[in-house]
Amino acid sequence: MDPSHHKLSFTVADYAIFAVLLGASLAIGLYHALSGGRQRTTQEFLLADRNMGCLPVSLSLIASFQSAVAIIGIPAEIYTHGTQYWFIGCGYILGLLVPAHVFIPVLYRLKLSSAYEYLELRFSKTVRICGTLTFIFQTVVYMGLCIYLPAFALNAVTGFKLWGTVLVTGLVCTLYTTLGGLKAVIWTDVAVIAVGVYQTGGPSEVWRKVWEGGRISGLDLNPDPTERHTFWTLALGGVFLMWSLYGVNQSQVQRYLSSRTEREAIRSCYMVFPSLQLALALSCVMGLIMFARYCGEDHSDRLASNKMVIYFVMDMLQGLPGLPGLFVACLFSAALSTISSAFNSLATVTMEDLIKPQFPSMSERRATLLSKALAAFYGLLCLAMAYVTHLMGDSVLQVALKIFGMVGGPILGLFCLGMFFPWANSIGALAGLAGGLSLSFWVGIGSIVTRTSGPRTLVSDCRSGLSLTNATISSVTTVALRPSGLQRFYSLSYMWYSGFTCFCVVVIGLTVSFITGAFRKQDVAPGTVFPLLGKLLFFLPEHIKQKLCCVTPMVS
Ligand SMILES: O=C(O)CCCC[C@@H]1SC[C@@H]2NC(=O)N[C@@H]21
Ligand code: NA
Repeated sequence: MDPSHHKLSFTVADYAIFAVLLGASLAIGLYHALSGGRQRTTQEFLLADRNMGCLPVSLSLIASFQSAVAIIGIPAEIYTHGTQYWFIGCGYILGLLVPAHVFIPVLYRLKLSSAYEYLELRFSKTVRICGTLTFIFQTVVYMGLCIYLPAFALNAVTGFKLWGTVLVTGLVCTLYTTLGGLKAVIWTDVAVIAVGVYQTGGPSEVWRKVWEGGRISGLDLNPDPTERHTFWTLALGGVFLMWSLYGVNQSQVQRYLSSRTEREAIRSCYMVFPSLQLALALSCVMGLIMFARYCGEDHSDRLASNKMVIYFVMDMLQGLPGLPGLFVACLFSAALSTISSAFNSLATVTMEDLIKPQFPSMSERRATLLSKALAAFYGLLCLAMAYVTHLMGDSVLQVALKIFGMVGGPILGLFCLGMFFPWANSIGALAGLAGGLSLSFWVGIGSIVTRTSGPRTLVSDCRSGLSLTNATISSVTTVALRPSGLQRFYSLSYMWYSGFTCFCVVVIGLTVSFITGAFRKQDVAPGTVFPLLGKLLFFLPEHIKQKLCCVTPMVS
């Protein structure tokens, strides 16, 4: 097949659709931004005056962490490693139940303006500032990734200069908010799946190829935490990842706090579940179709992990002018909704957690001006991070998950330490956070430097025998080279970073708290502790529970 046949390029219809969609959402955003002037108080502007219903809250919860990373990264993951990643869906059950019934009740009843205000109530202002700075670092890096990816995609299909597109994307992002994420996944995946199955010769042909290609992964119950993707690293490790994102991440907490009532907030958390499962399923099926379509053919140049999905979509939709433009526009709106919600939370925490406590007498007008200046500053910082993440090389999904694990895990640990362990004090919290962050950076950077976590990719041809034996051969060699000691530490699966660092923060935090004189029960601010023991021992009569757990009851 001559390469020109596969030239990826937009038709006039594609450019038109892309421009119209992007222009429309830009207009919507500008309208909101300009009319937003009426919303005087930060309470009104940032928390929608605490009057949101569960439907808009749940939609914006999904839009926050469903960006181009999932749309481009998940199919590439399935193409390269098989459907093991799909098991992360099992983590969504506990991953959303605990935020709904543990984190939301505690945080909602305290009527906070930011998630990190909790840390000052429970511990001290210093802990709050450290938590906020950690969150800012995580969000800026993640946003760099989200800005870079759609620009990279557009560059691949239009030849636009990459960094010019990144700049434009960054500028457009700071202007508006749209619901991306879910819409993007559903729209493009369904269209592409339909064409892909048709072109591969029907569902049975697709199934035969993916089955023989070894892409249907069985239930891998290997307990080894250095195995990159197993049922345990994804379903259990994924639970901690979900807690760090949907339980204590500022973007999501801000949405819970904007809900009309606590029940609405809990209901919105439940409503996220089916959408996340649908998005995950569509992306995984798309990865399988892509494998069935291309396995055996030589596309090595184009199947670099970040390009293959764009290439596949353009290839499948080439016969339908306008749809490729729609796909890239959806990619952008998926990314922009994530980026703008991250921007929004950055502005909130900077104002509420860093600036207002230092300058309590600042006028609302000055504060609004300052938050606009901050948005520009963060915009530039994210563009710089876009370049850094470009250098990280790994598949984008893996980079995003590593960032959430390395930085989100310690923050999750800080909140767990505060909510579940009344004895923890501020020194313990600070020591825990510092210890957790240094451990996660040690293992994270160690794994990049020693490249042990480089995953074994199944060979990409369709013949079952060969690929399976190759996989078997490589697993034999890996066993032979079983890493030991520090090498084993570096090869910890990145899906365990959240759980591992959260556990370390709690252990270090409690140890230091006991050494420096643990809090007595009555020292703890009311409503900042979740009566974990009380809830787990629900079957005991009240007076025994009181004596045993003697935990201050939550604010009713
Ligand atoms: O930014 C993205 O598009 C995805 C990055 C990973 C976010 C996590 S993974 C588990 C959960 N499921 C999602 O779709 N998003 C979050
Ligand atoms: Na999004």
